[in-house]
Amino acid sequence: MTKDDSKEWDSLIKWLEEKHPGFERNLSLRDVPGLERGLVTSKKLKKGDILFHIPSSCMLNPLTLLPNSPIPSHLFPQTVSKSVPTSSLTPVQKKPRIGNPPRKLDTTQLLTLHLALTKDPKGRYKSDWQVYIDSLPITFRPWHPLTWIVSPFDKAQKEEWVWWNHLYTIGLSESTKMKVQDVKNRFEKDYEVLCEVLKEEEPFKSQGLDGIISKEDILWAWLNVNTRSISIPLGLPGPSERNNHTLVPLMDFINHSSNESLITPKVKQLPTPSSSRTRKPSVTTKTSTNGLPSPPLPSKTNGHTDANIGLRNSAVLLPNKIDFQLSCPDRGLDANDEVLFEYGGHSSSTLFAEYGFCENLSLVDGVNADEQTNSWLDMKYGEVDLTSYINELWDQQDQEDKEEKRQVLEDIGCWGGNTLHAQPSPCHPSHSLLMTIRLLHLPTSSPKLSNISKGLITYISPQNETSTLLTLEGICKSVIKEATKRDKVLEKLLKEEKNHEKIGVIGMLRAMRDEEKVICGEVLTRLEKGDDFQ
Ligand SMILES: C[S@@+](CC[C@H](N)C(=O)[O-])C[C@H]1O[C@@H](n2cnc3c(N)ncnc32)[C@H](O)[C@@H]1O
Repeated sequence: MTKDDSKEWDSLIKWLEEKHPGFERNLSLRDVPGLERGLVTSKKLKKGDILFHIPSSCMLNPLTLLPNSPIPSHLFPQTVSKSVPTSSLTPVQKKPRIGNPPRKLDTTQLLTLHLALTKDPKGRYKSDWQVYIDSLPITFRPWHPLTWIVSPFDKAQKEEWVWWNHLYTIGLSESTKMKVQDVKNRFEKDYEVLCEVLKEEEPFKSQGLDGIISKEDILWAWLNVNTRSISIPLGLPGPSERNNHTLVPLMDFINHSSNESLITPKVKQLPTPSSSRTRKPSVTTKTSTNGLPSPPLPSKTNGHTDANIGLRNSAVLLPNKIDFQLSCPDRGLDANDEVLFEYGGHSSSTLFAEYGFCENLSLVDGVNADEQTNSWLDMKYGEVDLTSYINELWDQQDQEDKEEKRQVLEDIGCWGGNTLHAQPSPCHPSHSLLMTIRLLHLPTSSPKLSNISKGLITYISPQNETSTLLTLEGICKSVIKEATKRDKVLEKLLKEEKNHEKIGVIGMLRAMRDEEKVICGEVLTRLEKGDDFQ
């Protein structure tokens, strides 16, 4: 962030205190130049003390937006449950697209549109959440990797963008590039839908908003939604990761950590007190097997944060009537301790592609090589994704063979998980990766495929196992070789660089290179020792 954020923060707190009964906090903004903006405790706190209480009324999602939104209500995603209160059901109005089903936006698209509309230069779309919106990052250029592959419209920004685009080409592993491309595909699809909405739906059509709200506005809005929203059951139909999430003022100032000794909150979802409306399980929202409300979504959530929330209430909470409360962990907290939570079980490359940062740092002063290596081996979600290497092997297979084997891998839930993991220690290939390489070495139409697909066998033959481990060894060596090559280029770039932001990002890319080298190096050592990878 490039501005002093204290003014926006003060306005946000005032807005929450004045307009949202129930709001409470013992947290303050940490806005120190050179440090990531985050939340710290305002005073010493003991076990169970409230860090903050966020009322549902201030959250930004389709249910809270609907009553007063200038966005036509027929575009809102619809709740499925009949027992959700009528006030939160989307009244289905006119169906503007003759011959086509009525257009509906999902939550990601709707929130993106809501934020982007606030960029209308004529100010026709002032939001009830404007104070909150003013506290959001003003731009994601240049630090978010999605912006490295979406060219800016503004000519003045183009020259600078070329540097970042080049960094994308030379500085990222193929698997990280695949993840950033995946983010880009999601963005471009949503962008296309929103362009159609601005072009074809009233009142946007008459106002010519299609030519006024720029791609840059939509990119800014989309990245805010994708890096800051929290998964929460809203009672909206699937796909849940596209629909059941919300922007939560203040909570979205919390940074991520996967280090359990640093993770702060005990997060609770509570019924909004003024309504005190909870329901008996079974009638309303999707319930999990224990009768509790569905917890926030599993970790890979298209960029939405899973706040690792433990639910404590025995009754099912109404969507739109769920407050968030964070309380102090058992160990207590000193004044000015940073509050952190885990965004989900994400690897470094996923965190980087989705959120634009990497947790562990490379080349930290005062940290020796062994400590550096161990810091990667201890990472809860330390991972190397080998998909790009495995894809090359698939490309060498005959199409029919490939399809048959893919089906078998899907049957046993092993399609696509081509990863090495640091934890649980020692470093190891995932079962999916081993099964994939085993099948790649299986002759076409092998009679063994049927038993593998039924889950009856996993080990194929000594010969197949030897080939599998040799392939794994070859891939690990290639990863290390490519990471070393990439690093030479990054090192050269670093020597020439004076800009702090660029130096910081190059540091992250070098950190991800270290992770690849350390994890692949450990797997190679284990292969040389003849360790068993069952
Ligand atoms: C939900 S916001 C957290 C608040 C954010 N720092 C801000 O200034 O508003 C998520 C963003 O915070 C940053 N972030 C979160 N955790 C981080 C970490 N451990 N290290 C560096 N940046 C982090 C990333 O830029 C990410 O996209």
